[in-house]
Amino acid sequence: MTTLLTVANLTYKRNLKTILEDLNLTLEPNQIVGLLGANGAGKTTLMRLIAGAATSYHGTIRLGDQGTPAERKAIVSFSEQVAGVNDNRRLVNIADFYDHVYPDFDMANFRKLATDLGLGLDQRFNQLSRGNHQKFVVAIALSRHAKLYLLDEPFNGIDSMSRKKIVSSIIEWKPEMATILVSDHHVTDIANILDAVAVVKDHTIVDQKKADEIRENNGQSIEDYYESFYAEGETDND
Ligand SMILES: Nc1ncnc2c1ncn2[C@@H]1O[C@H](COP(=O)(O)OP(=O)(O)OP(=O)(O)O)[C@@H](O)[C@H]1O
Repeated sequence: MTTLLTVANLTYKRNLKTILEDLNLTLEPNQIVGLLGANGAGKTTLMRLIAGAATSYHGTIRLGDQGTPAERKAIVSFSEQVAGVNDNRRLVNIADFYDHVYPDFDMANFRKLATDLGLGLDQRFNQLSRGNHQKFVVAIALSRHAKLYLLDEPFNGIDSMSRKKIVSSIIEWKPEMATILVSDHHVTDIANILDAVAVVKDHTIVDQKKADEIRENNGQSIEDYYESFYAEGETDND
């Protein structure tokens, strides 16, 4: 088995609080993987660490041959906040900024992707609806030619039509051999497109399985598999 990403024995603390503890995750190339967990479970923190946006951790994070946060930053496309809420630049100008910062940003792809998603390039960022905001974030992230894409809750608080459009873009725009890790609270939006699932709970990854394995060996839907880790009413949160 080829490995794209190895996270081993990862522990991360902030302000005396343990946010991630002894976490292990392995990703293969050419996969769409769901990172599932309740609010506050640590999904965003894990993505920030993988992307090189957060440092000072214990353990190993290795993407191909790249081990340092700066090296990973160059080849991981992370859908972190693309602009401040009050940013009134037009979308095309924000994309221009990304084009200058990231050598692997593809402006032509961005224009096609944004158009596919129904975004007007002259729209102003601070006037976007929530759904269009999420679409823009996904369009920016998928416009880089990266090895690993981290999409942090792209379906958060948006309507089903917008969700469907984002799911289609994920399928259509994933470069061959690249892997996309998508975080979500509930798996319904993306269950059909997942190759594998990793469940975050109690500051760590409690299980990671291939989607086929869940369906065939466990005889479960991915939704049931995920829900089995969270008893009714139980949440991680802070
Ligand atoms: N700088 C910080 N100092 C202390 N605690 C923090 C800090 N950043 C995050 N946390 C805590 O770490 C935990 C994990 O947060 P994180 O945002 O990674 O979770 P999440 O799974 O992405 O949640 P959500 O689904 O709500 O976005 C939370 O309890 C959060 O309060």
